[in-house]
Amino acid sequence: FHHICQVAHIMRVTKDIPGPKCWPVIGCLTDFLAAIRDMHGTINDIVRNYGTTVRMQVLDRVVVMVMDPDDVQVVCTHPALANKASHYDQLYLHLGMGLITMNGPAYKRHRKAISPSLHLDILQDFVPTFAKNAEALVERLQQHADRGTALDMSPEFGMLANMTIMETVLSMRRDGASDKEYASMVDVLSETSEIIMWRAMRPWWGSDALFRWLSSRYETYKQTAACMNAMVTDILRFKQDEVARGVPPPPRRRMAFLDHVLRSAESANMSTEEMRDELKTFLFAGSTTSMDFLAMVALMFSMYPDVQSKVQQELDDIFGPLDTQRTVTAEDLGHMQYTERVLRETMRYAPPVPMVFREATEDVKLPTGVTIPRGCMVALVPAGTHRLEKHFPDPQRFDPDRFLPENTRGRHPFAYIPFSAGTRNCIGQRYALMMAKTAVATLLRRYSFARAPGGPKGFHEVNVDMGITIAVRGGAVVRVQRRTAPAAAK
Ligand code: HEM
Repeated sequence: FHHICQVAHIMRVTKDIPGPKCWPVIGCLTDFLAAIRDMHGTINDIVRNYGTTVRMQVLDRVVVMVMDPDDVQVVCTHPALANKASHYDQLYLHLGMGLITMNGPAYKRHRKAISPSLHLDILQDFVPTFAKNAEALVERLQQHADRGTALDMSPEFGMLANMTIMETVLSMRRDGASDKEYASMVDVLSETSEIIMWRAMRPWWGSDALFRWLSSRYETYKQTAACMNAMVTDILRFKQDEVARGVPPPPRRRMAFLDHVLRSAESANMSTEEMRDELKTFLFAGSTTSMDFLAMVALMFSMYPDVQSKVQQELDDIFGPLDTQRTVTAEDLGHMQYTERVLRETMRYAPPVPMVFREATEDVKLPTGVTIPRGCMVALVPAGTHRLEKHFPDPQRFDPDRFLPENTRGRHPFAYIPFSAGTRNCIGQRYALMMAKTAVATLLRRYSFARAPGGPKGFHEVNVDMGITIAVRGGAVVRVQRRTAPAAAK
C-alpha cells in the first residue's frame, strides 16, 4: 500500500515534465521496448520531441531522464541523489553488496578501502597482461585474415576482456589450475554477465517472486550466481590462506588487484564477505563494458579508414614502421595521444553504459527547474548529453579532435560522462582506457579492420541493442586484413 501511495505521489508531482504518452498500467513500456531495439534513434527522437529533461513511466517505475550538463552535475554530486535506484537490488544475487549496489557509509568505506589498489603504478603492472591477451587475439585472428572472411568481433573481445579481468582482478592464474579449469572460470563470468543483462532489460521480471515462479530461466539464473560465488570464494580463501601463512607475495609485476587489496592497510576495514562481493562486482563491471566497447572500436575503425590510418601512423611513430612484434609497454600508452582521442570520441558517440540510475532520498530541484520528488528515479543518459549541439557542435560528426586540449578547454565538466561522474563515477576508467589502448596498439600494428559487405558506413547507420551496456545489433561484423605496408608509406 505504501508503495502504491508513493508511486501515485511521484506520478502526480512529475506529471508536467514532458515525455512520451503514458498508458494506464503499462506507462510507456512500448517506448522503452523501442529504446531497447534502437537506443540511439529513440534518444534522438526523445530529445527532439521533449527536450533534455524527460519523464518516462514503465509499469510502476517513474524515471526522470536528465541530459542537460547543469542537471547532470547536480545528479552526480547532490547527497540526496547518491543512492542507486532500487532496481539495482536485482544484482544482489550475483554480485552481493559491492560498489555498484551499495549505498551510504558502507559504500564510502569500501570505495576508500579499494581505491589505493587501482593506483596508476599498479595499473601499469597490468599492461603486460593486457598485451599478452591482445597478442593471443592477434593469433586467433590470423585465420580470418588469411581467408578474408568477415567475423563478429564481439565474442573475440569477450574472451579478451574476460581473461584479462580474471587475471588482473583475481589472480595471475592460480598455481595448479589447469587450462580447462581456467577456461571454465572464464565461461562462468560470461554466462553470469549474459543472464544479468537478460533480466535487466525485462522489467516484467522485476519482481523476484514472479521471476522465481514463472521464468524458465530462473534455474540458470540461480546456478550462475552459485558458480560465480563458489569460484570467487575459492580463490579468495586460497589467497587469504597464503597471506595468513606468511607466504611472500608474487613478484610485484605479477600481483593481481586481489593480492594488493589483501596486503593493503585499508583491507582491514573489510570482511571476507565484503571482499568477495567486491571481487564479483569488479569481474562483472570490468568485463562486459570492455567487451562491448572494444567491439564498437573495431567497428568504428572499419567505418572510418582515415582515422584508422592515423592511428596506425601514430603507432608506427612509436614502435617503428616495421615493428609488428614488440610487446606494448605502459610507457608506449602515454604516447598514444591521437588513439586516446579516438577512443574518447567513440565513447562520446556510443557510450558503452547507456543509462545510470539514482533514486532521490529527498526532493531535489534541478537547475533547469524540474523537481525530483523523494523516491523518484533519475537517469543519466550519456548518449543524450553527448549529442547536445551546444557542447558538441555538429554532434553527428565523428571527430576525435573534439578531445584536443584546446577544444576541451571551457567545455562543461559534466557534458562528457561515459564513466558517469562525481561521487559515484567509474573506479575502473583508467584501467579501461589502458586496456583498450593496449588492444588497439597490438591489433592495429598487424591488421586493419575493413567494412564487411553491407556493413555500416558511419555511426549514424549503426544500430545498438540496449542492455546494462550497449551491443552492436547483429554483432560487430568486420573483415580483418593483414597490414601490407606502414601507414606512412601508403
Ligand atoms: C569502457 C569501459 C567502462 C565503462 C564505459 C564504464 C562505465 C561505468 C559507469 C557509467 C559507471 C557508473 C554506473 C552506475 O552508477 O550505475 C561505472 C561504475 C563502475 N565501474 Fe566502470 N566502466 C568501464 C570499465 C570498468 C572496468 C574495467 C572496471 C574494473 C576494473 C570497472 C569497475 C566499475 C565499478 C566497480 C563501478 C562502481 C563504482 C562506484 O559506484 O563506486 N569499470 N562504470
